[in-house]
Amino acid sequence: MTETVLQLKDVQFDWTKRAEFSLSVPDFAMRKGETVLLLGESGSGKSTLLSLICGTLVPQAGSIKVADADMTTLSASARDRFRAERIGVIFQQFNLLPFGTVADNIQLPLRFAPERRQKAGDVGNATQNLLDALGLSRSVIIAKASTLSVGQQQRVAVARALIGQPSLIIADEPTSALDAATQSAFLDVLFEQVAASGASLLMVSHDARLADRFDRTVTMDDLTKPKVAV
Ligand SMILES: Nc1ncnc2c1ncn2[C@@H]1O[C@H](COP(=O)(O)OP(=O)(O)OP(=O)(O)O)[C@@H](O)[C@H]1O
Repeated sequence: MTETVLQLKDVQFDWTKRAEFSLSVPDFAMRKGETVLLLGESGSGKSTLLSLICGTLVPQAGSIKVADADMTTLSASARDRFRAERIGVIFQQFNLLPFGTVADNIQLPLRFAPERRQKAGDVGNATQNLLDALGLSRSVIIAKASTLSVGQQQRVAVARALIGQPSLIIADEPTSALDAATQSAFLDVLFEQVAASGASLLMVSHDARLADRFDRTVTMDDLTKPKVAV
């Protein structure tokens, strides 16, 4: 049987003070190891949807299952712990701690996730293996994040999302600030590492040309279409 990593059912979300925007997702699922590109117009709710999946927002109705847990039934602190254990997040601006070293940044999620820490095994080795796999020199491990080039920061952000093999990697427009060549190199590394770890990848972009790299492309229009009764 195919393992489902993410399952949204009848999700309904409104920003309470913004009646003009509401998000409704009848049914969306991702399989283990699947890579999905999420496209949509600016303001269509892509980031809102990712925040719901990560559990930093909670819907007014519906269920959001990540691996074996329904995020909507967990307390706020249980959601935070669950996110740290099971989800690797890559932000648009990478969000590295500028005064932390590369090692501090890569190992950050493990501080809040004992099971993920255990999965990572020897944390020093896991960090070095990721640096090697991502083509970063080992000497960079003690550098402060603020001294890194943008290309190096991207790779550290990928390593931070992948350490300890979370089931789901969420990436919110991680290539929007990059030129075409850098973008392509970044995606090569990201896909290689996601495949090696067996994770599923949900990536938001404005760029439909990236579709060929993914198993499947969905648009916000598709996702929010009401179910047709049969
Ligand atoms: N913190 C917030 N409080 C209230 N409304 C918000 C908040 N964040 C986003 N919104 C509104 O929710 C709607 C969807 O925004 P969202 O950022 O999810 O769209 P998006 O598809 O990710 O857009 P973009 O591609 O421009 O990043 C917009 O109308 C936006 O103004």
